[in-house]
Amino acid sequence: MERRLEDLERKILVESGETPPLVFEMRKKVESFREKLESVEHLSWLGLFKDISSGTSSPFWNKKGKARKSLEHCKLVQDRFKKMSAVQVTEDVRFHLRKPTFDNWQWDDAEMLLLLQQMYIELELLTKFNIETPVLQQFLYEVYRHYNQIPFHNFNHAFCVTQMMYGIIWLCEVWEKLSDVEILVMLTSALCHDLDHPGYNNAYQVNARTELALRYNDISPLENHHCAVAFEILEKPECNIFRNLSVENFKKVREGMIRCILATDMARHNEILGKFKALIPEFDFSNKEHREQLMMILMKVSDISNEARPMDVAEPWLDCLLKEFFNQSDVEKLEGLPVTPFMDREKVTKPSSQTGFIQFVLLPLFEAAACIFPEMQPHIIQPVRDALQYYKDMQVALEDQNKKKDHNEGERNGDGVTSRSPLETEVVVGLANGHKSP
Ligand SMILES: Nc1nc2c(ncn2[C@@H]2O[C@@H]3COP(=O)(O)O[C@H]3[C@H]2O)c(=O)[nH]1
Ligand SMILES: [Zn+2]
Repeated sequence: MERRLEDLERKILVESGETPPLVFEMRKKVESFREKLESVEHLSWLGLFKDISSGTSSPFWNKKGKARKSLEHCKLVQDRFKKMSAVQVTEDVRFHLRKPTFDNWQWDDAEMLLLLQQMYIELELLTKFNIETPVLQQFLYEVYRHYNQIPFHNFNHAFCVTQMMYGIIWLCEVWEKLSDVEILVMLTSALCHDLDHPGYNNAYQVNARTELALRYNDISPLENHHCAVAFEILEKPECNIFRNLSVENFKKVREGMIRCILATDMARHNEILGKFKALIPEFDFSNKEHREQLMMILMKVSDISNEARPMDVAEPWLDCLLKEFFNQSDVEKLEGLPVTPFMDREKVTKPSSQTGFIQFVLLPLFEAAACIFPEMQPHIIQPVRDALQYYKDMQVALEDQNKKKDHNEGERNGDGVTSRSPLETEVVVGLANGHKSP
């Protein structure tokens, strides 16, 4: 419509030498119609927003722009981080930072950057690898800038994964078993492992045939992208925390980070866990391949460790995850793509999402890791078992509630035929806010 109007305008201009007022009026109307369309993008089941989005047809790039942080916001965070960075982190904070119970929700972005800096300092990575403080700060800031504003896979998640890795390193005194380079690899991989995540998972990338899926031939497109972005950041000398490493160490770090970040693709979960479990009976810390498998397992543990945290820290994370999941399944429905079942808001509740995940994914993985590091049992595995019980209780309460609702409605209808409301989540949320088993 806009293009036709432009053609018409040009024609009139050529013929009469000036644009008549009628054309201006029509242009205004088109503008206002376009604004209306853009404000109802979520109604794209009408087939509207595909028409108005210009440029590439890839949904990945179309949506990606919207999740980016503004430069203004980033600069503010950077300024605050710079101002704070001279400040000594207190002994009390340093103590808590080493624990898996650490509460990320108490800290803002600039403070988290400072805490990340503290982790590198306390593991003595600055001295061991000759990392200059301004370079570390610029690297951390660039990492921050390259996480998007999305509900779950954001900078806060990267912070938590890094902090859990840091917590495990302290809890299990990992430096006794793994080398300094390996510790540098694990901490930095944790920090970079979801860089520039668009908020839509690999299944979506492949089904929607996004730029990423095309670029990486459907093979772990997201994880390949996260890793590539990490090394793009490291290409800039002012951000390159590895710039003083020997060629040999840099090669080790790069290989290690690629291995660790690619291991976070859950499509490879059974493959990676299976290989690791086979090694457990004869696990040997002096064997390089064994250590590599262990590093991949620790990355995976850290990545999906929210339920190992205290309930009031863990539960808001589940809300964030479901928000991102539901957004993806909504978009899949709008775009006519296969809907990922565990992301469907019509089918998933908080307990249904967690009970299976904890029993079949988290506990087997965590218990395998604890065969090598038994210190994990009380501090990381027990909280996950408690969380499982909590969500099982929630499930029972939900079912009771539904039975009562069915019964009441049956009585009201007098025919026993009931219609079930999908708003189970309300009960779940009510229960969850109490943070107690019913
Ligand atoms: N149901 C559930 N899934 C999780 C939880 N934590 C992580 N995941 C999933 O595990 C995946 C790990 O890789 P991704 O970051 O791609 O996406 C993550 C989620 O799909 C959780 O607490 N509950
Ligand atoms: Zn992650």
